[in-house]
Amino acid sequence: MGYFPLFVDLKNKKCLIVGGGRIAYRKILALLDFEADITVVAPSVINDIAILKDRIYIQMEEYKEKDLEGAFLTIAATNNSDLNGKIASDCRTRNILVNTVDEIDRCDFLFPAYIKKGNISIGITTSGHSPLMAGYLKKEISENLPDYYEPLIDTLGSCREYVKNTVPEEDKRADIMKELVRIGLENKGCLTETDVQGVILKIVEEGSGK
Ligand SMILES: C[C@@]1(CC(=O)O)C2=NC(=C\c3[nH]c(c(CCC(=O)O)c3CC(=O)O)Cc3[nH]c(c(CC(=O)O)c3CCC(=O)O)/C=C3\N/C(=C\2)[C@@H](CCC(=O)O)[C@]3(C)CC(=O)O)/[C@H]1CCC(=O)O
Ligand SMILES: NC(=O)c1ccc[n+]([C@@H]2O[C@H](COP(=O)([O-])OP(=O)(O)OC[C@H]3O[C@@H](n4cnc5c(N)ncnc54)[C@H](O)[C@@H]3O)[C@@H](O)[C@H]2O)c1
Repeated sequence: MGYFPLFVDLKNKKCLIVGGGRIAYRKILALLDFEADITVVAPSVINDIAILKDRIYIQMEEYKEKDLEGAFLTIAATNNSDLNGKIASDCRTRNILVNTVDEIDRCDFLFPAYIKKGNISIGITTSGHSPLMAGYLKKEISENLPDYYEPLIDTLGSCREYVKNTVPEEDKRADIMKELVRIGLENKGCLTETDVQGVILKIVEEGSGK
């Protein structure tokens, strides 16, 4: 089996983290990167978590089933395996997605090693076989990702909006975008207004037999 890389919008969605140790902290940092609304429940938290108090809710209490109310997803990140198991089954009863940090069989989803550069998100998993290799792959991919990809993707996003609004035929829009990506890559990220207008004109006219 493998894990499907679903890209989820976490902005302002309640993510509950039970446990306040080093592993919970790593998960919090990842979720903060994607603007989640984070609640931590634990009788004690490490200082790195405590200093995030202006950005996350911290409930200094033991876990209760009631804490799951309104959660979009939950992470069972305590050092008590039985408790993590109970949190996972409480979530399953309530149809809440759960990640359990000490038992892959009790995870609905895994945390990836990820690269986030502007609108680019790359997630890597080894399906639990070697988290260290996932981190190694992340480093390798990141080092080989040209810096101009990020701004080029932003430019292509604006061009795409423009093309969607001005060219009615879907097949032509796809041909135009293909050509813009080709030029953008060839020119190492540089794509001018003249390039865009030139490509649109050429492809629209080709189809009309001019
Ligand atoms: C990717 C990353 C994301 C993150 O944590 O945010 C992540 N683990 C990372 C690091 C890491 N984790 C561990 C080590 C020590 C070395 C080692 O064990 O290899 C290191 C290395 C380090 O700390 O540097 C130990 C470990 N991990 C898990 C268990 C429990 C178990 O296996 O049962 C144990 C205790 C094992 C034991 O008891 O010995 C379980 C999981 N860890 C996952 C994710 C999920 C599968 C991901 C995948 O394989 O694709 C999964 C299944 C669940 C989950 O946590 O979502 C992050 C790298 C981020 C980066 O580099 O960017
Ligand atoms: N998934 C991973 O990447 C990964 C990596 C290494 C270790 N682990 C696993 O993660 C577990 C947690 O590691 P850690 O270093 O963060 O542990 P830790 O001991 O530093 O922290 C445990 C936290 O759980 C909290 N806790 C205990 N009982 C609780 C309760 N009843 N309700 C709420 N919170 C409670 C504690 O207050 C503490 O904040 C380890 O036991 C290990 O099995 C996972």
